[in-house]
Amino acid sequence: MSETSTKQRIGVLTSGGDAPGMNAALRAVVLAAEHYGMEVVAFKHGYEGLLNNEHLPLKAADVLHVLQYSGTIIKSARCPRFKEVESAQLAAKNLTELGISALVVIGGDGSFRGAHHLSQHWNGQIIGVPGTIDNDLYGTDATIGYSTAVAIAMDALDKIRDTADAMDRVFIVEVMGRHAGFIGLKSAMAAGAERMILPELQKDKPLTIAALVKHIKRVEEVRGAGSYVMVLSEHQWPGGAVALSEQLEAEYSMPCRPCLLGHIQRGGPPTATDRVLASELGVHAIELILQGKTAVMTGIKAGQMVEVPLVDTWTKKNPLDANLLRIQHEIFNPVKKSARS
Ligand SMILES: Nc1ncnc2c1ncn2[C@@H]1O[C@H](COP(=O)(O)OP(=O)(O)O)[C@@H](O)[C@H]1O
Ligand SMILES: O=P(O)(O)OC[C@H]1O[C@](O)(COP(=O)(O)O)[C@@H](O)[C@@H]1O
Repeated sequence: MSETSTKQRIGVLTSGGDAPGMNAALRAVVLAAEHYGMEVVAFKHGYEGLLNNEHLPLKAADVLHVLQYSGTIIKSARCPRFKEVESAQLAAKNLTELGISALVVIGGDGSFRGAHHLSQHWNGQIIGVPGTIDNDLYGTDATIGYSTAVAIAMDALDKIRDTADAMDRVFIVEVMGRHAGFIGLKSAMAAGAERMILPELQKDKPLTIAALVKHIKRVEEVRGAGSYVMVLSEHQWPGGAVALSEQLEAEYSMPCRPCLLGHIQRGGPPTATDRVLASELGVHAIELILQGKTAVMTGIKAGQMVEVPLVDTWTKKNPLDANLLRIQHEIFNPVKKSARS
């Protein structure tokens, strides 16, 4: 990295949980920056790299063929100490000394809180790019990684269905999402799950074993013996899918098996949807910098690139898709009576 370069210098980092497509976003940021005559400095391990001055130049040749890999070539991390004022001040000092005028943060809501925190101590532009499998950021219809996580969960649910059907078993498949049910809802619909337990639904009607057993038995009455596959969002039952299936077996003698998908949902080749979304958002981030924008996240709404104030991304909430919920509950629910009878 030449200290005498006259090109505008952009910083980039990936922060929080890695998400499939983050590499595609990095690639887009670098290619767009070069296209517009800028150079890119990448900080390794998220905000840790900003504090430790752990950085490297990122050029087109470094990112050309990374689209097909999940993870992130510049590493990610959770960095609790970044919440301290001294950390933001140190990051600001390091950015200034490196001559960086704008920073692209690829991550989730925590990473954007971090970006906002930094903006209180640094004058440069900050642009967020939504990278999280959870899809829990306000202002964008999709986040990078969400499509892949749903596809992986759907694939697992399809496989579980084979064995569940063969042995007439109940399966509880636990999916990620932190405190949001987007992965749970979409994968449940895509795989035809009989039931889904999502954080947003739990608020009004928390799951009880009695209600679950009643539903399982009613489905059996309606359809005859067969499989029953339930999608359980993480953190929605004490002890998760394992404890819940043990309780069903012990207390109700129901053959039941748990399956925890865990971090499998963050690996493997990103879907085309995620690669293209990441590419569009990464380029948009650089174009927002050129327009002089700051403290915004780039997002997608109805197929169009949009910009959202960073603070809105975590202070406001996108609801679950009401039509998908209606269809799951009223039309695909095996024990609902016909609307016309
Ligand atoms: N309130 C905050 N102030 C400053 N930095 C924060 C704040 N919240 C999160 N961060 C930083 O962002 C990082 C990533 O946040 P985290 O919630 O772990 O992941 P994600 O960005 O995927 O939601 C944290 O480890 C921390 O460094
Ligand atoms: O990888 P970790 O640190 O165990 O965290 C697991 C969490 O990360 C996620 O996979 C992604 O969350 P973030 O994008 O907010 O980091 C969540 O779905 C899950 O709850």
